[in-house]
Amino acid sequence: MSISLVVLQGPSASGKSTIQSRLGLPRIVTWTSRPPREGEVDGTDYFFKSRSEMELLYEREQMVEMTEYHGNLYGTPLQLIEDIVRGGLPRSVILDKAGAGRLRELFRDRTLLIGVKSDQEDCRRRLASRGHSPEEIRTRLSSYDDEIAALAVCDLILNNTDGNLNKIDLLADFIREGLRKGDGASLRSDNA
Ligand SMILES: Nc1nc2c(ncn2[C@@H]2O[C@H](COP(=O)(O)OP(=O)(O)O)[C@@H](O)[C@H]2O)c(=O)[nH]1
Ligand SMILES: Nc1ncnc2c1ncn2[C@@H]1O[C@H](COP(=O)(O)OP(=O)(O)O)[C@@H](O)[C@H]1O
Repeated sequence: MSISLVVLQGPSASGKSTIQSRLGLPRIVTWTSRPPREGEVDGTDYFFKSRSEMELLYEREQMVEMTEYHGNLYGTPLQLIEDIVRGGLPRSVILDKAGAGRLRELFRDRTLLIGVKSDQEDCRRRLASRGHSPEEIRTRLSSYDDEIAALAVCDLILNNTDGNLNKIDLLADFIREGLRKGDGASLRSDNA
């Protein structure tokens, strides 16, 4: 069975978006009720929606999954995964552990679940340079231990400490090659 969906999961600022762009697969852009950060573009980073729009879609059973993460809603509209159901190129998506679990339930062995891990201090520094307030940094890091523990179910864990991006690029090539051959499901490794 070939891989249709690559899910990236990990704590805030562990490097999920960085690795997603280095993987170079078509991305699924999910919905969120959180306000855009400086430089984020609607439709590229997320579809930025109101809470009520998201809740309405959920009530209409048009959301595959929806989760609340530190006070904001995040969700995957059904429509966005229709291409996966139809087949075609594998796609990547960034989800928290609840969303990752749900999509894995749906797509089973067609899912490659990649955990992204970084030292807490690296995450803290990156959050600060991304301009988050000390309170926001504290909130986001309050779930760090749980999010690291949740990576235990992943097929593969990438250790994205500062200065490790050259190794990440090598591993991204390796993963892409595996997906191309259609045997991504057999990739099991940890570069920690
Ligand atoms: N379940 C679910 N989680 C999502 C979705 N989109 C993003 N997330 C997760 O929401 C969390 C917060 O994302 P974000 O506010 O962009 O913060 P970041 O992780 O610091 O970049 C991350 O753990 C994402 O993986 C989604 O559609 N569904
Ligand atoms: N290996 C790394 N070394 C140095 N900086 C990194 C590394 N990985 C990510 N970053 C930086 O850390 C910040 C958070 O990364 P990002 O990919 O947005 O994390 P996430 O999507 O998990 O929140 C970004 O500014 C990014 O450029």
